[in-house]
Amino acid sequence: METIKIKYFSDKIEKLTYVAGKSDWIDLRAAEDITMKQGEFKLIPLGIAMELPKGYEAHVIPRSSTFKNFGLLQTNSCGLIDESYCGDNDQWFFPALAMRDTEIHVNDRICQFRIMEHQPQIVFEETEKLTGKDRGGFGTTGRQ
Ligand SMILES: O=c1ccn([C@H]2C[C@H](O)[C@@H](COP(=O)(O)OP(=O)(O)OP(=O)(O)O)O2)c(=O)[nH]1
Repeated sequence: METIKIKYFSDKIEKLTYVAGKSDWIDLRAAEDITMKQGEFKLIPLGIAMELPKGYEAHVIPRSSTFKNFGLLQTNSCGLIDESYCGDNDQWFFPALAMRDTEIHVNDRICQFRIMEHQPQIVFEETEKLTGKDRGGFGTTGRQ
């Protein structure tokens, strides 16, 4: 079990809950009413900031239903929240591109996150030749 310090920037959104058993990703909510025109980009405030546990980062992705419900694409495909993004004003945002005219209401669940341990430290060791077996290059295993 991990404890995470969380600050809410709005009292109009429900508090975060970890739902055991279904999916361990945690839903996040829009902290404001947002209107977007087709083709428009906005950073949607998620109304929270956190001090992540030491050695962890958070990954934010859309919910499966986000495009169907809101016509939104996440412009960075996956949001990375660094462990160092832990200050009192470090609110989380969802960078959104509207594919149609759309309205997002405060408290709508628009994305989800989980925490992940940092990868190990890496040193790159240059070589002229790799000893693994060639797979044939990008996209060579065919379609079916
Ligand atoms: O979808 C996202 C992605 C990032 N962030 C926050 C947390 C992250 O720690 C910070 C900076 O993100 P990142 O380092 O990936 O962005 P950058 O474009 O490299 O900006 P910076 O100059 O802040 O490093 O912005 C979000 O709120 N939502």
